[in-house]
Amino acid sequence: MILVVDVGNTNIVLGLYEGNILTHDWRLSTNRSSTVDEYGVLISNLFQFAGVRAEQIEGVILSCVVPPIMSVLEQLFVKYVGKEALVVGPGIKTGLNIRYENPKDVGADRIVNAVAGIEQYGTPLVIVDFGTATTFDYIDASGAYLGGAIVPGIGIAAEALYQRAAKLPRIELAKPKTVIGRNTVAAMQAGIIFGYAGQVDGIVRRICKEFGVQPRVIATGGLAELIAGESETIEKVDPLLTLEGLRIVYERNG
Ligand SMILES: Nc1ncnc2c1ncn2[C@@H]1O[C@H](COP(=O)(O)OP(=O)(O)O)[C@@H](O)[C@H]1O
Ligand SMILES: CC(C)(COP(=O)(O)O)[C@@H](O)C(=O)NCCC(=O)O
Ligand SMILES: [K+]
Repeated sequence: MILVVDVGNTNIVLGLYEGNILTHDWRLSTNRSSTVDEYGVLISNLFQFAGVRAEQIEGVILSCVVPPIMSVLEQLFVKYVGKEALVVGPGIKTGLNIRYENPKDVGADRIVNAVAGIEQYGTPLVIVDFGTATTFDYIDASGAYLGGAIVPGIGIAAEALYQRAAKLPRIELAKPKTVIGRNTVAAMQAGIIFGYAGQVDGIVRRICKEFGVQPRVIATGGLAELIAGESETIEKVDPLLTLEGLRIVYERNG
């Protein structure tokens, strides 16, 4: 059994794989001030609740886009799982041909998404990950990772309106009935939800035009489901893409 862990700016997602079957998955808040032992108590409880003993875990793989908590997490797995985590980054085999100017600059989450996406959906491929930031990744027909686009995430956008405009409230991120909002909350929801769906379609269509391709378009991330229904270009939501990518990269380094 292996433990896969993706650390985003908002959530830490953990999964246990038995072979290529995901048997458990959990989501914790990413808390920059939590200690090794605070995270340790959380994961020990999760394992206990699932009837899993730390000794059953043969290996751990970690992708992390929050450098300040990297060392806490590395210590966490040594202390509470008894295993040194394989960290997705320079020096590990991903099998991905990364054409970013500096390959080490690409977020580890984007790399593992691309690895899983290529395996499961083929190429050419666009992956949209709705996390703290929304990322677009383009993988060409040859399987090369060419780069993509990064935009403020949906939560960040909604929060910015609330923080910076005195009369705008904090809203629930939910789909309104119509694009014409007749109250403040409905107007903000229309702008954010339909605006993001349009943004996705706009970026995807631009990729298609610039490269002369008809890629598959797969979405993942905490808020993917909300936007996918309104987008004309997202063909599928795959909430497990990042965890699958971690499992595949782990195997490639076995
Ligand atoms: N299962 C879920 N259902 C609904 N919203 C979620 C879920 N998971 C995460 N979110 C929300 O989606 C946003 C991004 O989450 P996530 O994809 O985990 O981001 P990150 O990878 O940056 O940590 C957050 O605002 C979070 O509250
Ligand atoms: C773009 C991101 C902030 C997305 O992270 P997330 O929203 O999942 O927390 C992360 O992938 C990152 O920090 N990337 C490094 C910059 C880059 O990929 O070019
Ligand atoms: K992510």
